[in-house]
Amino acid sequence: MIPVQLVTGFLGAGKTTYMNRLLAATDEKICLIVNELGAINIDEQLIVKMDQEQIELSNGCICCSIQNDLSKTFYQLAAKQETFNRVIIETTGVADPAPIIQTIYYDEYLRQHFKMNAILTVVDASQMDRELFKEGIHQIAYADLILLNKTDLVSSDELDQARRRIEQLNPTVRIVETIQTEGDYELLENTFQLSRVDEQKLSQLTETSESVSSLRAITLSAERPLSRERVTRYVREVLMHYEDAMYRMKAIVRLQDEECKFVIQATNQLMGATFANEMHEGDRSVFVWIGKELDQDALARGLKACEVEQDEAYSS
Ligand SMILES: Nc1nc2c(ncn2[C@@H]2O[C@H](COP(=O)(O)OP(=O)(O)OP(=O)(O)O)[C@@H](O)[C@H]2O)c(=O)[nH]1
Repeated sequence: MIPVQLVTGFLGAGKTTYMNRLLAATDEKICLIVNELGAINIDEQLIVKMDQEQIELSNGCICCSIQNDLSKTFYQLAAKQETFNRVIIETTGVADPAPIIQTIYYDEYLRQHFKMNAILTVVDASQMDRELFKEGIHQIAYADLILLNKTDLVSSDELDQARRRIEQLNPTVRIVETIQTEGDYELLENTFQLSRVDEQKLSQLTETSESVSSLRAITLSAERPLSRERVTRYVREVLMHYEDAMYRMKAIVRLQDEECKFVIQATNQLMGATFANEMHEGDRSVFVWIGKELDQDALARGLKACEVEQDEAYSS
């Protein structure tokens, strides 16, 4: 399966700067899909240029008016998949990541060929008030990795504040501070490719509930070991209940009778789980839910119900 990565970020945050650096720094064969809003001209060809490396989708935003064209483009790429190591989609600054992710996940054929791997969001540190508004807030909430860019334009206090504001909204996201999106590319690439939960960061979180605009990030923890069956059901039920209003969830779980941590991730309705590193004495389960109008008490009750009671543990 070909990994697909999404590069989002508000207008002028530094997406193109990042893409240029990335393309210059790698030998990989990358198919880049660029979505430019440009001047809207419905008579113009939607796909204005297609060769092995770059496809431009214009005439609208791929997250809304031309989502269908994105899907068609993936069908075309699937036909010649062996030519690419990965696909990167650079969105318009106003794109909402959800419909773009869904283009792949909700299409059975595309799901067999492509795997949404990670979402990188470039954030302009000097424009945090603007970033935390509408699409900017969604892009931060969905991100696996954030380049906190334009740090040359802010004081160290403003930078700390920007980090805090991002973490309120997405407590587990990995943040890399950059000027002209320049950073440790090996680190960026590894994070970007693996799309894995930052276990250490996740396990150190304390229970909180933060609201930023209409979004809420809730962190819950459980000391007792959890039942795998109940946890899986709990996560599925929550995702089904909130549908598109649940943006992201990440959890690191201490399961009953398992030596390794169980890691669960979801984006909208789509959930994946895997075993990770060994558990240590005193490790707890930590869940982070990010979405709209979340009911903290109900989420906490659901988690509590996954705990294995002491008498159950002895009898098993
Ligand atoms: N001062 C400063 N300027 C930067 C930095 N990173 C990028 N820029 C400048 O910001 C402007 C916008 O950068 P782009 O990479 O085009 O941003 P973008 O997100 O692709 O912009 P859109 O395509 O309009 O959404 C350019 O003039 C960059 O040179 C930075 O760290 N500091």
